[in-house]
Amino acid sequence: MRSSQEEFENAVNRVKLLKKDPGNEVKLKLYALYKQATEGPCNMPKPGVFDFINKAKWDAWNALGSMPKETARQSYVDLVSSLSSSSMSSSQVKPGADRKQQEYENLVVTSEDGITKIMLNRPTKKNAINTQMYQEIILALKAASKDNSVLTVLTGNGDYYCSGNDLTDFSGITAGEIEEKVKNNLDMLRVFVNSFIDFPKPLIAVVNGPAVGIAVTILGLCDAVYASDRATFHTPFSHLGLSPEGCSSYTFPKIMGPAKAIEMLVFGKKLTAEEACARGLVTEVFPDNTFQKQVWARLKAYSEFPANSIRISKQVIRNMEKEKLYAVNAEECSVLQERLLSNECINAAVNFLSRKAKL
Ligand SMILES: CCCCCC/C=C/C(=O)SCCNC(=O)CCNC(=O)[C@H](O)C(C)(C)COP(=O)(O)OP(=O)(O)OC[C@H]1O[C@@H](n2cnc3c(N)ncnc32)[C@H](O)[C@@H]1OP(=O)(O)O
Repeated sequence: MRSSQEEFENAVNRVKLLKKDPGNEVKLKLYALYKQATEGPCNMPKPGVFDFINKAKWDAWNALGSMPKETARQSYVDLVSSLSSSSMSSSQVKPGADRKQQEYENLVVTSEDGITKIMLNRPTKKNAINTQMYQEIILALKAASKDNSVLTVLTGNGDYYCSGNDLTDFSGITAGEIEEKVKNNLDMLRVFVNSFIDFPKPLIAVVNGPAVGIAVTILGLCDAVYASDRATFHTPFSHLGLSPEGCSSYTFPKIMGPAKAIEMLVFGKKLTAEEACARGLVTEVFPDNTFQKQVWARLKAYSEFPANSIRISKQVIRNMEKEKLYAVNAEECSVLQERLLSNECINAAVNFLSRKAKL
């Protein structure tokens, strides 16, 4: 639920009444969310390296990128609620450690049995990812990286896993606003993808139905991908005048070889779950009628493995590639920024909006 201005102001007042010092990390988070909620994205000059306190504040605020004010307000209210209701005296907030569910507008996030589940929750829009959902996934991954779960799962609510980027995101804005909106969105996309690159624990995609666009490319950064046999994998970037993102220009050729990667990323070949599994993008395929039961039994068993060993092993396998992946992500976002402003892309979006073209 969206928080009202009144709830936000109440939360600001409640912070002053906290009995225990929440610690510097939380105070920085509160500061950043407050600034984002009241002033929007950070556009202050960066303080000098020796101005430690102001630099830490600036870093925290700047890390929120283009998060909308509304999302920042909601996150601030949630954070203050967790602090007020918590009996923790530690200086660390442990999201998910002391409660089962966190409120988001477009996600349902639950923690149970050592597993944090992040479920995309816009089933009537086939779980298309709008700006707010991107921001919420960034926040949910951040929280999951710090909670006491062993595994984190990404899945979708309803018949789709996810229909990719919300193609209506640019509707209703004027020609004069488009360049700035595209730039802000691409800054956000870079942070979004980096939060997958940086995720410290095993991240499992439970692909319950068709996946499109960025929902497919990001699978290359997940540690296991379990798919229903009803799932399909489609990256129609060329149909949309776009180019690959989610580090897929690097991960897909590595996973399946350049020719098969180009078939998907350039020529938009849609794969069945079995085909995606044969190419190494999917770990295992399950019959749809037993999918949830089988996958969750498997995950429950994995979540009982020693947590530190699992986390460290994932990091040993993944960390070697991090610098490369940051660079790939930055380059893909820069190319995509141009593509999004191209006539090819604008025409494709207009076609979608007028429902002339169904893929
Ligand atoms: C942040 C920076 C930008 C990054 C850009 C990089 C791009 C990454 C990508 O992800 S590209 C891929 C984008 N996605 C698509 O092209 C899919 C578009 N959708 C479809 O083709 C179809 O909707 C479908 C095949 C997914 C499902 O078809 P169908 O079963 O016939 O259902 P509907 O079309 O009636 O859909 C139901 C409902 O959902 C809305 N919807 C579906 N997908 C999207 C979407 N991607 N964006 C916005 N809305 C979507 C659809 O409009 C319907 O809404 P309505 O009931 O009409 O209100």
